[in-house]
Amino acid sequence: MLGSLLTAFLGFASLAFLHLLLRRRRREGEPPLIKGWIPFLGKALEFRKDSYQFLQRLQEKHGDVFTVLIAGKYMTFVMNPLLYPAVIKQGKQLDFHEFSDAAASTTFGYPAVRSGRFPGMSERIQKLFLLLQGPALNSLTHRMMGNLQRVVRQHFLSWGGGPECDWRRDGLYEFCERVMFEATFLTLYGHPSRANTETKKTSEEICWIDTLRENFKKFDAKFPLLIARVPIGLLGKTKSIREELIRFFHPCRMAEWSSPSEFVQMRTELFHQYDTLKDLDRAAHHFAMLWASVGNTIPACFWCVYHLLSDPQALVAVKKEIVDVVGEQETSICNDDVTLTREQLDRMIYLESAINESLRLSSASMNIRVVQEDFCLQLEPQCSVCVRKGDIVVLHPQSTHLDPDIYSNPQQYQFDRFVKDGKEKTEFYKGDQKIRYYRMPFGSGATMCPGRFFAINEMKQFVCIILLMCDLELAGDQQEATLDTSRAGLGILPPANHIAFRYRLKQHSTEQEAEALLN
Ligand code: HEM
Repeated sequence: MLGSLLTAFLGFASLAFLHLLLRRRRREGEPPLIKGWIPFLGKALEFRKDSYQFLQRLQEKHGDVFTVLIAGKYMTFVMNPLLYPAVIKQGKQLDFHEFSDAAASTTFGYPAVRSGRFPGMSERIQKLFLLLQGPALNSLTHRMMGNLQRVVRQHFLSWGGGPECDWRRDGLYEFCERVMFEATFLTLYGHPSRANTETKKTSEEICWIDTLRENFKKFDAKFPLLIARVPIGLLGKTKSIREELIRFFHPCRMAEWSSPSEFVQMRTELFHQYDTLKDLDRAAHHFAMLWASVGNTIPACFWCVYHLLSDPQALVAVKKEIVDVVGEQETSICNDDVTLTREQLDRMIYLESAINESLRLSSASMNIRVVQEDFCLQLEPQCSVCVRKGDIVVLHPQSTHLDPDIYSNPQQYQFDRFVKDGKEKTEFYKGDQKIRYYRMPFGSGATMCPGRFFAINEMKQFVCIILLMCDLELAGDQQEATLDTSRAGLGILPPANHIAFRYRLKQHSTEQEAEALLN
């Protein structure tokens, strides 16, 4: 007991000392530097607990731009969306990849792409992101549609075939996680053959996807600490779990997988062209992409469905839109696959608005940019702030998403907030000034999430499939879902509490359909 108190004291004392060492004199033109009574540790803990509230308080006290020394880094926060364009257009001096490359390589365990050992690789990786968009998205959408239906059907089968129209109970998050994890994996990486996906040879068949998902969840639980550069060796079994996840994507195994997406095929070919990458480094890149593709989409699907099920008016409107687009005759999807084209998905304006509204309420990502040289950032004609090389400039979209000047009743879910006159609403104002960046769950500028179109399509497809196939209800007598703010800064926040729901095959399914499904 005494020992741990002493360790805690020494730890705190050394952090406070480090903070004093790092503190620097303010120069002319630099934003106010926030100092506190317990400067380093106190601020870092407060920030981690609820960064939104913490930053709101600082904004009220110090204005729209201020600098905080967090975890040894000077971070300048720009809190007013009217100032965002001035930051976003400085893509060269305020760089995303210096931060993302360093953070991703330590988190996922591959050598930094921009370390000089892989000439041209960073640019070529960026180019391949185009295979998540444009014409390539048609094929991804088609594959995802088939996989979603297969996975949901399989899900019904896995219950052991009780009466087909019985209600089944589950956690809503767990349901979204199981379906989206598997369907997204199959869509991007293809089908691993059975022989090389069983982790151990046992008499019972081990379901590779369950093992992969369980390991992924354990790794993801430590993700905030890894991104904060806590050494993986201090995080219990995380290192061996990460090794197992990486080994899953070993090139020898992946060579056996059938029909990977063009995106994954081209990445595999690209990594092969670099001898300086070891096989396990290549595998770690594939694992990182798995995280990018499901880490945010799963919680986003949860919030979208949760809000729809909590709001009867929204549910009716969205269901009606889906049936109008898909066509009544095609809603019996237990037998045949429904095809939904990109063009049809684009017509679902209310569903898109409902998704965007869920993202507005649950997104807590920060846009982090590393300053490449000392310079003064011109924010407004009369206002510039000076920053130094190596500092970080941060945009905080959550403050915009919850700003009552932009969104009336910002904490309230309003499924049609982004619809006007039957079209997507794109005009939002702060006071009397129109704002360009009013919704930023996918980041900003040239480095905006390259998977955003795929992600929105996936979410639409997920909602369409489950609403067409199932009746769903939230369990009564439970607390409303709240956000788990401990992951603030990293993307879409998961729920903090368990949410129970029940579902069954749609009642209007004919007996033959149910039979076909279960046979
Ligand atoms: C709701 C789902 C998603 C959200 C909210 C989301 C959000 C983000 C954000 C905020 C960034 C950082 C951008 C910046 O700071 O400017 C990002 C980057 C990225 N996202 Fe997503 N994302 C989602 C889904 C996806 C999917 C489905 C994929 C791939 C299939 C993907 C692949 C990536 C990649 C590869 C990057 C790094 C880009 C780079 O290095 O330039 N994301 N995402």
